[in-house]
Amino acid sequence: MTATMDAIVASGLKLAHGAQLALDGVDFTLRRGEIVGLIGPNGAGKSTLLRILAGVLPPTAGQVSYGGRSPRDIGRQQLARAVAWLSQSADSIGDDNGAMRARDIVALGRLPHRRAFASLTAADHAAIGRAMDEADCRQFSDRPLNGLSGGERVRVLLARALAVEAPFLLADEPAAALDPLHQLQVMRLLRAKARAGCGVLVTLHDLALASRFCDRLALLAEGRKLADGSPDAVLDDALAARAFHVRLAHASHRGERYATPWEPVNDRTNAETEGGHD
Ligand SMILES: Nc1ncnc2c1ncn2[C@@H]1O[C@H](COP(=O)(O)OP(=O)(O)OP(=O)(O)O)[C@@H](O)[C@H]1O
Repeated sequence: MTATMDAIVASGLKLAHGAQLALDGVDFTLRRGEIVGLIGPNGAGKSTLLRILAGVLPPTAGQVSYGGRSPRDIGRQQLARAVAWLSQSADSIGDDNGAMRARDIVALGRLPHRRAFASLTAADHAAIGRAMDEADCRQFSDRPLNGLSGGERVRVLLARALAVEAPFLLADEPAAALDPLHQLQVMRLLRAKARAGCGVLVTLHDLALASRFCDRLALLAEGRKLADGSPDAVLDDALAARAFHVRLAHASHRGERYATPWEPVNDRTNAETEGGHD
């Protein structure tokens, strides 16, 4: 059934926390085969949007459809098979699960494929092994999650999301706690997943990773979508100043373009560097 699920389409999403709107009328589409970077300042609504698309947070208003079907039509288990979600916080697994071995955490990614109380099949074991290799965390198999470093834990939780082998993967800041090598490995892996037909949505604060690895960027600020398009179009000077209050430096290396924050928009002390980098 998920093979026909070509896109997640959200329209008019609102999410209210009391009087405050975390999302205020957001339309968004994620298609299979693309990697989209969700960017925006702290509190913009990125995690909120991911949670709604993952089906773990119902919107206050608006709809999400999966291949044209509502979450109610699809059902909880099929939705969990179709959309894998990597939460921003390792705390989301709860204190009890923190004592579980890394391999058992990754095995949780196979739950949507299993009948209640059924044991893991050979296919489940193969998917778990593949996911742990892809996230480079097989070496932590027998260690409890709460005995791993922050970055190591993220790799285990990424493996849990990969083990679902879902047609859509939503990853909330998977690179934030990682060292440079693992940042590159994770971004290359996510791009490879997209090239293999997965729809990948990834929130990122690192604009260099976002601009280099994503096909498209969606920029949120104060619960609204300010822009949605190619990295070059979204990371333009006016939008970066409006959303992030920074000026960007744009560069390219070996034919790949990227942008990086350079200075606050009101920082006069670095005025001489403006436009001097490329
Ligand atoms: N449980 C909650 N109760 C009240 N407000 C909340 C709650 N969760 C989130 N918010 C608010 O909703 C807004 C959006 O939060 P969200 O976590 O989606 O932002 P974000 O873009 O992911 O931020 P960051 O980059 O800091 O992770 C913020 O203003 C936040 O303070």
